[in-house]
This record gives sequence, C-alpha cells and structure tokens, in this order.
Amino acid sequence: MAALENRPFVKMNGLGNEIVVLDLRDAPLAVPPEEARALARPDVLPFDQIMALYPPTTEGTSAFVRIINSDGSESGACGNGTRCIALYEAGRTGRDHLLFESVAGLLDCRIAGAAITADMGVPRFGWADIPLAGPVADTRAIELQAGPAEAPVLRAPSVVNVGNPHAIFWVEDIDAVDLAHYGPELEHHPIFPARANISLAQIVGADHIRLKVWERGVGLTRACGSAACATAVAAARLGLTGRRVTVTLPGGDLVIDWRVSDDHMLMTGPAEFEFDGQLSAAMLAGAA
Ligand SMILES: N[C@@H](CCC[C@H](N)C(=O)O)C(=O)O
Repeated sequence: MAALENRPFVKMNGLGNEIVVLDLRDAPLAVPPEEARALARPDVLPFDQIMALYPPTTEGTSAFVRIINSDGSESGACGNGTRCIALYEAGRTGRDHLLFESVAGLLDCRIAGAAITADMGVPRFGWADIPLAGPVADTRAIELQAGPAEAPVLRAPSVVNVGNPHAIFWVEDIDAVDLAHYGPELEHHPIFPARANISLAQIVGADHIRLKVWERGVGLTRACGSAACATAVAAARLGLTGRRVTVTLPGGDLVIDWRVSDDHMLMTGPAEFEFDGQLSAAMLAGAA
C-alpha cells in the first residue's frame, strides 16, 4: 500500500505556482519521493510543490512544514507555498496571523483581505551559505556563464540563499532569452553542489523587476516567491533598485520589502484554493 493512500489533499496556487497541501499532522508520514513524482504527472495531479504539514515542535506555531518539489527532492523554502498554507490554516482556524516552522526557520504570515504577507527571514550571501563549490570573493556577481564561450548569452549572476539557493542573471529583456534551454544546465552546474533555482531578471525601474524562473527540481514555473525575494535583495545589493520592489512574474505580481530594521524579507501576494480530494492508490502509482 502506498504511504499516502487515502490521505486528503488540498490543491491551491500562489500566482499560478501549483501547490498541493498535505496535512499530515494527524499521521506524520514522510512523503516518498516516488509517490511525489507519480502524483506530479500531468494527467494525475500536476504540482510544483507539496507543502506537507507535520505536528509543530514549538509552542505557538501551527505546523512544521516540509517542501517537496515535483521531482521528489526537498527544499528549504517556498514563498508561494507559504502563502498557500497560511490561507489553508486561516480557513481552518479563522486566524489571520499564522506561524509555521520550516527547516530554514520560522515563517510568520499575516492575512489582510486578499493580501498575504509572509516573513521569509534574512537572506544569506556567503559563498558557503549558497552553497557554492568553492570560495568566491563577491557573490553579487560570480564567474559563471551560459551560451557560446566567445559570446555568452548569460553571465555573472548574483547568488543568494533565502532558505534555498538562487542564481539571478541580469538581462535587458527576459523574453529575449530561452530560459527553458539554459535552465537545466545551470541548475545542475558543478558550481552549485545543491543545485540552484535559476532566474532571469530585468530591471524595469528602481521599484520594479520582471522575473522568469527555472525552479530547481521542477522546471519553468509561473511564479516563484523565494526567487522574487532573492532577486529583490540581490538587486538592492547591487544598487539597481531600492529595498521595496514589485516583482512581476508570468503569474502576476509580488511585492518584496527588504526591511531596513532587521533585514527580513517580507513577501506580499495572493493565494487561492482550487479543489480538494483524497489520494488514491492509482494516483500514487501515476495513473489518472
Ligand atoms: N515555488 C517556490 C520555490 C520552491 C522550491 C525550489 N524549487 C527549490 O528547490 O529550492 C517558491 O515560491 O519559492
């Protein structure tokens, strides 16, 4: 019998980032990677991330969340999924202030109408924090490029860890580069021992960035909240923007505020319920 058979699920999305919430607080089972991969098939229950909720370990928090990509790998952060679990838990409890634990730290979420703000913590910039394979002097622009050696299409990304690793390539026009082509090679580049989420970022103005993301363990997605945070802080570090920006992704806008008082990243955007159901043996075997 599949581990997750008969478990209820809730399908949600955050700006089109496809999220499945699995509330495992009453039966804390690990999510087997092969069951996640089977479920993610396009004809079964396609998702970008599973947000699996486990019993909390700290008083005052609702749950310990584990984040599973569609390839079965685990991540430390998922911004869009965080807003989804905040909305899910608000629906259960009627509360508008929710706290979750994650491997990357505490996630403090507040709901005000359609706007959900998640405190995504403090970014890390050290090469070993990203992690990179070896020391680099300045993580605002590292020596990495893609495309022909004599005329690279992408070069010198900023790298940031916001609970998960991100590389951000600054380009004139995000629509002029085929991210689906370069994403797989860059995600798996040996400079990133834990792989990385790969973004193309276009500075529109001091308070506006356009962004496309190739997510580690998933591929192209309509939105990535942690990439929006990573890009906002990387842009501010380079003096390309201020500390509060709107990030426009294919799925819509997020507002990122890199708070001056404590360097926490506050991400604001929507989340939506779609439908719910129960996982069957067939689904967990990859059958529609
Ligand atoms: N969709 C997410 C990011 C999910 C994790 C990522 N693919 C990784 O492996 O680090 C978001 O909204 O942040």
